Amino acid sequence: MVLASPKPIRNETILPSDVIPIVDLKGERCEVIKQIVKASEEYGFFKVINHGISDETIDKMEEAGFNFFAKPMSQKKQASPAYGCKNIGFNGDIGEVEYLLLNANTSSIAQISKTISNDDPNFRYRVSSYTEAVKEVACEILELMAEGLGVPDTKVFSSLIKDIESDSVLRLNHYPPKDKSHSNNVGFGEHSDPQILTILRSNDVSGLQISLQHGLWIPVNPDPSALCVNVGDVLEVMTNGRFVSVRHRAMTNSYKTRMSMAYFGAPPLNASIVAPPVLVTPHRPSLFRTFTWADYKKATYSLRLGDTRIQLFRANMS
Ligand SMILES: C=C1C[C@]23C[C@@]1(O)CC[C@H]2[C@@]12CC[C@H](O)[C@@](C)(C(=O)O1)[C@H]2[C@@H]3C(=O)O
Ligand SMILES: O=C(O)CCC(=O)C(=O)O
Ligand SMILES: [Fe+2]
Repeated sequence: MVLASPKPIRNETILPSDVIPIVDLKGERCEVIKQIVKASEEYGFFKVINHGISDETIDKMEEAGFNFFAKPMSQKKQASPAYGCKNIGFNGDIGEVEYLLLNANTSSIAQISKTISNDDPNFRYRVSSYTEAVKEVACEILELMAEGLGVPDTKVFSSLIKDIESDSVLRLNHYPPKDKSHSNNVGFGEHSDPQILTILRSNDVSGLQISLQHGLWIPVNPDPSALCVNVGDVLEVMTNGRFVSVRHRAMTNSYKTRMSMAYFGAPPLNASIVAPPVLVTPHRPSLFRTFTWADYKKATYSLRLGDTRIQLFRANMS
């Protein structure tokens, strides 16, 4: 069966997907660092393979997700506001998606497990194992990034998401198929992720697209054995604009259900978001003013999904 490629909306162009960098994390270290830095500067997006998370950890998490979304609506709604259907956030954004949005710390996972799985130890264990594993990968990548940028303290980014108070979240997005006659094939509309780094894994169904320029979309080929890495807004700020946060969206597939599992590595609420001194020079003065993650989160949640909230924190903005 030949799957139709996504339909361009209005004047949009869909480009071929083979430009997306794929980094082999088991490759030669200097080469890996170079590739990660280049991809983060040019795209704010790349895929990693040989990431070290076991198939079992991924498959069990995926199964827990599919089991949850297969429940009757009345049961899923008991998990609200962690569970949502079609609404994205609180400001009127909608999409052809249902989701489960969990705080990624262990006690919150235990707490929500009581509501959504009658405290099924399997559910709790699967979510914590996956979250811990994916956090490790995020930290490894952030340390390679810092090294590649010449930052002396290579843990400057990773320590924020390792912090016990880290505000990281895990989101499962479930996109039922929508046939092409359906007027809206947008599952999750265009946006950038506000946090530091997102690690996203999906099943073998296409849908994710990234945008480098307004109206030009690059589809990301699905690869269940790879992880997609998105530079988030906070990392753009903490690299003083060297890395760019990627704008992306997810389309529904005409035939198959898609499920993505996204880990958003975030700082603690009170952490100051500021670039390390080595990235701020007379030739490259600070592009952003100093703020806390709580400030950024507040701005994020007061705005629409597609808004470029990072602009509010530019150094020359009042
Ligand atoms: C419309 C919104 C949903 C969102 C919060 C926001 O006000 C703007 C950013 C959205 C986003 C995108 C990335 C993540 O999926 C998310 C959890 C996040 O941190 O920012 C969502 C927020 C959400 O769904 O609550
Ligand atoms: O489902 C996807 O591939 C994208 C989801 C996404 O961008 C998000 O959850 O922020
Ligand atoms: Fe996203």
